[in-house]
Amino acid sequence: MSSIRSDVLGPHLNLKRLPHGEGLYLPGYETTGAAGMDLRAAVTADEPMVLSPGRRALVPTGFIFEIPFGFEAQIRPRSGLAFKHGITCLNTPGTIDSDYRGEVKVLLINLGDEDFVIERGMRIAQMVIAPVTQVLVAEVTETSDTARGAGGFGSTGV
Ligand SMILES: O=c1ccn([C@H]2C[C@H](O)[C@@H](COP(=O)(O)OP(=O)(O)OP(=O)(O)O)O2)c(=O)[nH]1
Ligand SMILES: [Mg+2]
Repeated sequence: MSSIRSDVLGPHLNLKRLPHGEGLYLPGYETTGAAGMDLRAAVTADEPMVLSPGRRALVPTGFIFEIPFGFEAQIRPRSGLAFKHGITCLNTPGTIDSDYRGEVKVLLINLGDEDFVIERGMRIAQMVIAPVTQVLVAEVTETSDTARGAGGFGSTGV
């Protein structure tokens, strides 16, 4: 799949393809109800990236995303890669700010026990667009009482 769909209701996402993203599929929803669009590795075709066990790498996607104001993009691991190879996103969920105009990159880490070869066009992670709220910050001397109070970290039991 990964073609442009016109039946998705939601805000518009502009993408700018970078020279090293030439020829890659556009990120897209793989199924009708997918939450995330898969991101592909824009590594060089004749020089795949090898991620040894315990190592991490920033993998280019080949695109700049213009996330609409009021939204963010979250970069999340693909469960298949995590289950089969121990490949995950180190900073999950990675946060893409709506005002970021650099290339989106995916910070992968190999928690498996074998080398993992990242080839050009491989779907390495997924990106979820989510609404965010910015709040007005105000310093106060007292906060409201609640039943929970300061209880946390297992205070309600198992
Ligand atoms: O997985 C990621 C995470 C971040 N970014 C880009 C987009 C994001 O808007 C920017 C900053 O990310 P973040 O705020 O998480 O990093 P920081 O360490 O706080 O850097 P900065 O000081 O630039 O905000 O880096 C990515 O491309 N991929
Ligand atoms: Mg930051």
